Amino acid sequence: MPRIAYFGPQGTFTEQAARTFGDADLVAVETVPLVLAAVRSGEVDSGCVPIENSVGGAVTATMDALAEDEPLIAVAECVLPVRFSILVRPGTRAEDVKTVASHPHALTQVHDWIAANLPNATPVASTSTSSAAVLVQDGEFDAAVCAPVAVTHYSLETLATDVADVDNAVTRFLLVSRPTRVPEPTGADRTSLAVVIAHAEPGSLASTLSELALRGINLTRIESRPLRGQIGEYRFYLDLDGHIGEERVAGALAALHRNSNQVRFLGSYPKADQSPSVPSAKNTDDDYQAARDWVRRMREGR
Ligand SMILES: O=C(O)C(=O)C[C@]1(C(=O)O)C=C[C@@H](O)C=C1
Repeated sequence: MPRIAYFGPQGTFTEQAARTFGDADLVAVETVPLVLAAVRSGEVDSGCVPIENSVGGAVTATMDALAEDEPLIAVAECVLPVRFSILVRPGTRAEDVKTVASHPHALTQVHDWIAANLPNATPVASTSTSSAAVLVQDGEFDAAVCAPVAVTHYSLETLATDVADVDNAVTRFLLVSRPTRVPEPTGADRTSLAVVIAHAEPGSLASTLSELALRGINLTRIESRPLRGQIGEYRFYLDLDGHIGEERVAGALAALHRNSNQVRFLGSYPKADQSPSVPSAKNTDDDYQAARDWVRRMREGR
């Protein structure tokens, strides 16, 4: 059975995401960088980590850890709806709650609910939703904002459930592995990249994006993170509709490799929503093949 490390401890949303990737031995790991370290060292076959939330945005710990050290690639993704339970030690009433702990993304998603329902509580950041449950169990904080399933793992009770400021909030998770043959194109794929471009060169981001636009490739996400050196130096994370096995995507990646300071391929994998990645007119593999055949005929004088 494959071994999958996930951002734990037991009962996180990330554990629920890991369970969607099929039968596996699941290994709870304390932080996102440590999940990725376990994959890089070969201790596990793959790792499940959150990448973005529809309310709180990018999970920066994941983005930074994917761009550093030995390369890893995403081989699958999963999108889960996010609604929370508030867990407390048995007998705690809402008015007793002075501190409420959780992952910063979870706190962002229940900010208004806490203000309205736990008026005496100060929010406190923890490494994950379930690590907050552990801290409440240990008596360090009064309440934890958790995945509903967390109550089955800890000696706590549910003070409130189905808590969310924003209906339909979702988190996207990635299953990452050491570089391996990418999954075959399915016709509904996403490709992820991290690109470092010339910071001082006017138009360098525009020309990077032009390589995609020229080939009719839809950009589905762009984020930047500082390179941790000078102010003004960033790494750009791009998600594209399409698969490295398609001519248009392979052509764009090759152009970025020529023109950027650094490109890290972060995987081509099936999209969770299975929405088709349809090449625009004149950008199918057949169009590229026909164009190459024409160039060959011209070279050969045929
Ligand atoms: O702490 C967890 O339970 C996680 O899986 C992390 C995470 C996140 O990073 O966004 C996942 C989903 C929720 O939005 C809150 C926290």
